[in-house]
Amino acid sequence: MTIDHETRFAVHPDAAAAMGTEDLRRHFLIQDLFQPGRIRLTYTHYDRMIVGGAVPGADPLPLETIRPNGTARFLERRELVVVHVGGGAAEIRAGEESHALQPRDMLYVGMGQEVTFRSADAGDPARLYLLSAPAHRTLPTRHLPHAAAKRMDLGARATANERSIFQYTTTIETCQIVVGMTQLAEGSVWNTMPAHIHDRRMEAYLYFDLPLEARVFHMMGAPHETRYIVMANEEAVVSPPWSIHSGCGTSAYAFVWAMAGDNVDYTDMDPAPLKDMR
Ligand SMILES: O=C[C@H](O)[C@@H](O)CC(=O)C(=O)O
Ligand SMILES: [Zn+2]
Repeated sequence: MTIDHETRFAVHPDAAAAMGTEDLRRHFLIQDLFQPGRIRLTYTHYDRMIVGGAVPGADPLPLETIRPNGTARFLERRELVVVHVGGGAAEIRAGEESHALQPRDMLYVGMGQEVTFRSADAGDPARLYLLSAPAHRTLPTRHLPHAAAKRMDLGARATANERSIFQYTTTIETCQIVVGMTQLAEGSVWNTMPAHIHDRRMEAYLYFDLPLEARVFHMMGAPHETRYIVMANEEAVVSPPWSIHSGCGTSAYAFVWAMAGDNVDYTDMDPAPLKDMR
């Protein structure tokens, strides 16, 4: 087996408010996603979103089913999103098709497909970020080159939050997953502040392209009861539906954000005004 997996259960906001640093990290932080020659998955009980990483080396990595899915094939009742976050090009086989992914490209794979990951050059393996949620119908598998994403520039240098949001699922239809990435401009360090929540959708962040020594202080918690988790490059964090999700880095960075839940409306957010935050 080339797949490792672990389970994360859903946490009540009152329980999270009572947690110290180690408990917060154990429940919400996901480390070591990218291990050479392996697929590493975290099965969460937040909308049953699976968050993971694949790093194919000399041998192709098939996405075989895991026990928590309870199905004979991994995507039997699920959809998959793959985002290339580093290393050389990847070749991803989905059913009869093969897709070449460059860094920051996204591949959507519809329910029912068999998937195998390969690196174009085993000497420069691709690091592939994986997201999978339950699906209710098969939608076409689609490759979205990064340049084809819908771009939104927002924030300002004066508030250290100048950034570009790239939406990946505006032209690509999905059942549940809403995904994209955000790039901070040089000198800007804050994402998603003022913050928001969206009870109908969970969210996961993967911070990447962060210098080795740098850290992101990732804010979480109910707006009136915030906490933070100190995160390094290529670590992910789960945001429960009741939690804000925002971060401040010691330098600029990028992150992949992804949601699953009751709707696929990116704009459906409830603001968490700063004056109410504690
Ligand atoms: O629900 C949407 C998400 O939290 C992110 O898209 C926010 C984000 O990337 C940003 O403001 O920088
Ligand atoms: Zn959000």
